Amino acid sequence: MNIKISNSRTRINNDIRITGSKSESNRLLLLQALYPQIKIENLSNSDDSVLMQNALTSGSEVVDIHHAGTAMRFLTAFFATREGREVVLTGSKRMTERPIKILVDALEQLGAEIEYTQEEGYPPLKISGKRLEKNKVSLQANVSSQYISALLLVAPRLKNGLELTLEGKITSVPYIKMTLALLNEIGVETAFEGHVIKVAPLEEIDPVTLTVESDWSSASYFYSIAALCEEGTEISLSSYRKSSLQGDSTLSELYRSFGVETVFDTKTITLKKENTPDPSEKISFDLSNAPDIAQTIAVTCFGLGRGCHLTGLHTLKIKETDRLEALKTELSKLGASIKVTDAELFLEPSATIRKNIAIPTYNDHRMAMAFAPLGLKVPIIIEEAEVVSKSYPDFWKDMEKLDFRIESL
Ligand SMILES: O=C(O)C1=C[C@@H](OP(=O)(O)O)[C@@H](O)[C@H](O)C1
Ligand SMILES: C=C(OP(=O)(O)O)C(=O)O
Repeated sequence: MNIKISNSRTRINNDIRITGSKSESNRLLLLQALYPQIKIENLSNSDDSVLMQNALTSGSEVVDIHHAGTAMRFLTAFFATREGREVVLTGSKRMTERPIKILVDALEQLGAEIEYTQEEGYPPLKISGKRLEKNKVSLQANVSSQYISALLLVAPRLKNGLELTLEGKITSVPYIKMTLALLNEIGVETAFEGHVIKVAPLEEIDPVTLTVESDWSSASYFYSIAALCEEGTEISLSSYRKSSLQGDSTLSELYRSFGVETVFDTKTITLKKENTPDPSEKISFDLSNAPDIAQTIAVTCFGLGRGCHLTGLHTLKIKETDRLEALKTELSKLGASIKVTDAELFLEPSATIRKNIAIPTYNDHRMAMAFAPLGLKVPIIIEEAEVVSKSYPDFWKDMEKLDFRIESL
C-alpha cells in the first residue's frame, strides 16, 4: 500500500494513546514463559510482540519470526535451554542477513547445541535444547546489546546462574539495563560492575503483575511533529513515566534543542512546542544509547532546514535495513545534502524540501514513520506504508487523529 500524506495545519493539539514498549514486552513475554506467575499489562500490540508470543506458545518445529530482531535473538537463547526440544528458528530474508554468531558462540561456550542451516553466522538456526551446566562466558559487546539481553533473560533459569564478561565498548547500554531492571522486578538478583554482569539463579517467583510503560521509540514521531509545528502545539501521549527503563526517553532532553518541552503528569507526557530555536544552530548528538531514534532526528533536522552531526550509529547497518544508506538515499531525493560513514551522519542545512517525492521503506517501519511528519511541510508519498505494524500498527490511524490527510494511491 502506497500512500500520500499531507497536513496543512501548523499547530496541533491532540491526545494519543500508545501501547506498551516492544522491548519491554518481548522481555516480559520470555520471562513469563520461564515464570508463569508473571502477569503483564499494557502489552505491545506490535507484530514483533505478537510473533514473540506465538513463538513461545506454538510448540511447532519451525518457528518463523519474520523481521523481529529481538525475538530472533531472545528465542535463540530460550530454545537452546529447552531440554529435549528441537526447533528450526528462522525469519524473513533480511533476518538471514542479520548476524547472530556472537550469541551462538556464547551459547555454545555454555554447552548449547546449535547448527546453521544455511550460512554460517546467520539465521536460520537448528537448535537442540539442552540443560546448560556451565555459567561463565565472554562475548563481544559492541555489535548488538540484544545478544547480551538474550543471555541475561535465560540466566536465572540456568542451574548456576550466569557470569558474563563483556569485551570491548558496550553498545545500546540502556537496553541491557532494562533487561536487568526487569529481572530485578521479578526478584532475580543481578550485578553489573565494569564489564562483568552476574545473574543469580532463581527457581520460583511470587505472583507479580507488571505494567509495561508505553513505547518511547513510537513517541519519537510525535516529538518530530511537535518540532515541525508552530509554537502553541501540544500533543499528549499516554502512558509514560518520568523514570523510564527505555533509553529512548532521552527524547525529552534531546528535543529541547528543537524547542519542544516535555511536561510529565501522573501517566501522561505533554510535548509542548515552546520556542523556535535559531535554525543555524547545528545539532550534534551521540546516539549510541538510543539508536532507534536516529532516523526520526535526522528527518526532523531536515524538515527544519537544520544541519546535524549524529554519531554512535554503528549498529544501524544491521537493523531492518542499512538505515544509514536508506537515510542518505531518501533524504537526498528530497533535496538534502547528506554524507554517511559506518557510524556517523552529516546533514547540511537546507532551504527547500521537494514535493510529492516517493519514499521506499525498505521493510523498515522506522523509515515510514520517520519520514511521515514531513507531510506537515510538503505532500510526501510513503511506499508500503503497512510496514509500520512491526512496532506500531495504529500509526496511520493516530496520524489521522492529528489531521494528517492520508490518500491511498
Ligand atoms: O533489546 C532491545 O529491545 C533492542 C535493542 C537495540 O538493538 P541493538 O542492541 O542491536 O542496537 C534496539 O535497536 C532494538 O530496537 C531493540
Ligand atoms: C531495530 C529494531 O528492532 P529489532 O532489532 O528488534 O528488529 C527497531 O525496532 O528499530
